[in-house]
Amino acid sequence: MSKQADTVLAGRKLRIEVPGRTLVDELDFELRAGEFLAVLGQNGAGKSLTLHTLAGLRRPATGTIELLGQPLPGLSRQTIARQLALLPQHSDDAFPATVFDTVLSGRHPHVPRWQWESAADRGIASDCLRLMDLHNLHNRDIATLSGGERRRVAVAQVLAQAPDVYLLDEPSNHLDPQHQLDVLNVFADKAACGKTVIASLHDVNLAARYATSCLLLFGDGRWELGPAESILTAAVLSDLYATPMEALPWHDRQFFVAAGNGQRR
Ligand SMILES: Nc1ncnc2c1ncn2[C@@H]1O[C@H](COP(=O)(O)OP(=O)(O)OP(=O)(O)O)[C@@H](O)[C@H]1O
Repeated sequence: MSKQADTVLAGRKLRIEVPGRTLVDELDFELRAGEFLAVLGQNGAGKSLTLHTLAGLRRPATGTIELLGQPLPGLSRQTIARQLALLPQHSDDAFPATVFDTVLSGRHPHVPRWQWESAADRGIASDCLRLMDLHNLHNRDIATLSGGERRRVAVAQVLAQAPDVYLLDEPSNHLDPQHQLDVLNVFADKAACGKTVIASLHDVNLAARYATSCLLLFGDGRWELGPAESILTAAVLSDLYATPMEALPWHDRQFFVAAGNGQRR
């Protein structure tokens, strides 16, 4: 198989802008099956806009994106939704719905037009509920959930979509330590099974633990991309977050802490 065919998601010379500011300039990357890319950067560095751009929800100022070898703008929304899922940073609930129906809606890209979800679709949704420790909340109205429960419903919905590429905007938002590990373990398993995972994370230690590679966004157009074990250093992270970061030995790896007194550099 050619190198090109192995690439699941690629960005070429991508520039991501908002009025008056270039957030990401000339971004080039190729991601293959089995990779788990963490996107790191300060608040406002452009992590969410980068994920939305890769999902085709926003056009890059320049550059191209290819999903499974096809230019993204040439693909229908349904084709994209079968191959790529976006977990947004927040879930807006415009209408009342149960936990189960919300997770089941993740199957919509796979349901033929004018048909209802099949027994197989309902079984997949039930499995995803169980995976996210939500089986006891099956019939609950999503409006009554806690922040962490609602987050796990959103994760279960994305899992039910069963794409090749998962774009996750701060998947550990609202979650207690156990559920953070549960969620990241599930996506690490997805990567191990040949899916591709891209996750923006604020916890650099979760990135160090789970990511195979990291994309660092500096918010002024600059970016760095490389293997997690070599790119995550105290010096690079101090520059990225504009605050002193220190590395402490922890088991067989390093643990990073913000070591400053809160004053800006
Ligand atoms: N439509 C817009 N007009 C002007 N600026 C915008 C617009 N949309 C987003 N921005 C700005 O672009 C920057 C990047 O936003 P983005 O949501 O990608 O940041 P982020 O890295 O995900 O931040 P956080 O860690 O806070 O979630 C922010 O400074 C934001 O205010």
